[in-house]
Amino acid sequence: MDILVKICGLSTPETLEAALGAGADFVGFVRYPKSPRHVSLDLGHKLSLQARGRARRVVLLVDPTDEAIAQAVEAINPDLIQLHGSESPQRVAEIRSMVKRPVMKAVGIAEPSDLQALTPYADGVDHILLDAKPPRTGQALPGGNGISFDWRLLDGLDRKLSFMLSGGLNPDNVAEAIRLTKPKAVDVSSGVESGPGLKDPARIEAFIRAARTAFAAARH
Ligand SMILES: O=C(O)c1ccccc1N[C@@H]1O[C@H](COP(=O)(O)O)[C@@H](O)[C@H]1O
Repeated sequence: MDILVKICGLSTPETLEAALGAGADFVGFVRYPKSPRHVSLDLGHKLSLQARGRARRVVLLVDPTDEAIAQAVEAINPDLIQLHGSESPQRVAEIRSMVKRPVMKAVGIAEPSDLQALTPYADGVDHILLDAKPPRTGQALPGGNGISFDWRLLDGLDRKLSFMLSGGLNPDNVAEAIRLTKPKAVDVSSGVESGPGLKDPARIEAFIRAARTAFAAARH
C-alpha cells in the first residue's frame, strides 16, 4: 500500500483538477467561514461532483452544529468528515453515528503529553489526524496555519496507531516528515499555496511526487 496523500482547502475547479490529475487520494473542502479556503454549499456541491469516483472527498468542519453537518453532508456528499475543532470524544462518536460515514478527528500536538489526548479518540474514529496546535493569537485558525510541530514527539507514539500527518508540510519537507514519522497518509493545505487560499498546481504536483518518492525510498 502506497502512502496516501490529501490535498485540503481546494476551492476552484482548476486547482481541484490539478490535485486529481496529480493523483491525490483525498481532496478536502473547508466549511469554516473564517478560512480563506471556505467553500459555499453550492460550490462544495459542484467540486464534489467533479471529484466523485476519482478521490475520496473530505469535508472539514470545526465544532459543527448538527444542522451544519446535515447541510454539508447533503450538499457535498463526503466520503469522510474531518473534525478540526475541539470536539470531545463523545461528540465525535455522536457525529459518527449520526452521519453513518467515516470520521477523522484532528488532534493538535505540541508536547509529549499531547499524545495522551489520542487515546480517548482512538476507538471511536476511523482516522486520526495529527496537526500542529494553532498559535495562541486571537486571529489564528484552528488549522491551516502552515505550522509544523516537532515530529520527533511522535517517537513516543504507540506504533499500532496509524495516522495522517499534517501541519506545515510542503514539497520541501514532506520527505523528511515521512522518514521520521512513518505516517499512513500526509495532508497539506498552506504548503501548496502561493498565498492564503490560493492553491498552486505546480506545488500540488511537487508535493505528491515528493511524498510518493520518499515513501518508496523508505521501503527499501
Ligand atoms: O485550511 C484551513 O483553512 C483550515 C481551517 C480550519 C481548520 C483546519 C484547516 N486546515 C487543516 O489544517 C491542517 C494543516 O494545514 P497546513 O498544511 O498547515 O496549512 C490540514 O489538515 C488542513 O486540512
